[in-house]
Amino acid sequence: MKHYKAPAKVNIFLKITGRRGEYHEILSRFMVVEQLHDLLYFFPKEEEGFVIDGDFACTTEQNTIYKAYRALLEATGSTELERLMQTHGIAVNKHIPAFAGLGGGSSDAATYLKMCNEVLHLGLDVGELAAIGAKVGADVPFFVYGYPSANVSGIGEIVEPFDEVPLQLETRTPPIEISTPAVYRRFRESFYKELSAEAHDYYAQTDSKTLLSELSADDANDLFEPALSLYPELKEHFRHGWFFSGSGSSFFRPLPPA
Ligand SMILES: C[C@](O)(CO)[C@H](O)COP(=O)(O)OP(=O)(O)OC[C@H]1O[C@@H](n2ccc(N)nc2=O)[C@H](O)[C@@H]1O
Ligand SMILES: Nc1ncnc2c1ncn2[C@@H]1O[C@H](COP(=O)(O)OP(=O)(O)OP(=O)(O)O)[C@@H](O)[C@H]1O
Repeated sequence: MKHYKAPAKVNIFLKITGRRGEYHEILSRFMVVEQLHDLLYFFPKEEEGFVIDGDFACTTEQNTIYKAYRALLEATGSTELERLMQTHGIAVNKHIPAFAGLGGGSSDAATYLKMCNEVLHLGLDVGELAAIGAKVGADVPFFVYGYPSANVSGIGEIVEPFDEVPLQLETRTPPIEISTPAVYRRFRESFYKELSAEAHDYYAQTDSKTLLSELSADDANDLFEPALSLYPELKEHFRHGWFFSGSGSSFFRPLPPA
């Protein structure tokens, strides 16, 4: 069976621009980390029920792939989809660390949606798939569109390609499991600020290589300080010249040109 890559991402920068109920509106540059990816494929099975075969720290019902299945079924009512998942399981070779700020679960969910759309000829366009993915998680639309680099805004549902050669990136993931909701909550309680209109264009229009040469890790990611205040042990893992991805725990830096 065909294997599908679910790449990781980093947030070159992540700035808060407002609030939307319990969520926060953001302006963030997402960049794919091609060399770090999960591998997904369908496999025939006899056993009943929705089967996900992979190394996960959660139940099937909590898995973003299962949530993507439910959202796709609700959106299409496809009996072919139901039949596919009765006769086949989904295998995931996990390589993206979880709780790492690298979008592991979101990328798996997006890849699963694209696999079903292709295998079942559902005929959904990328915008329709991204809207279904947005129901699973804020990072899913970026992975559905598949741009190597993009400016992501709204709460993650607005994805605009950014025209640049993606950087070769090195990632490092300290063994600290970070709760994304907790970091956003701490930001809101103790570190709240909004990106100014004049700074908005600098971030949105400057290429990633230049931004990383001009910004500190704190300036680049509004969630870094709240994450440090919640998980002080992170500080031991920070090195000058590295940047913080998403809500963590991963750091990344651009590799020098070969
Ligand atoms: C930190 C990032 O990963 C950066 O890419 C995303 O903003 C979060 O994406 P995610 O992990 O897919 O987030 P979700 O699973 O959708 O939401 C987890 C929790 O994070 C908080 N959350 C998430 C996204 C957002 N724009 N504002 C938020 O406040 C909410 O408390 C939400 O309940
Ligand atoms: N397919 C999946 N892959 C990894 N984690 C998953 C998956 N489905 C559900 N989870 C659960 O989601 C949580 C971590 O999700 P994920 O790996 O996307 O977080 P993350 O690395 O912090 O990504 P993000 O960049 O979105 O913050 C854990 O509780 C994990 O058990």
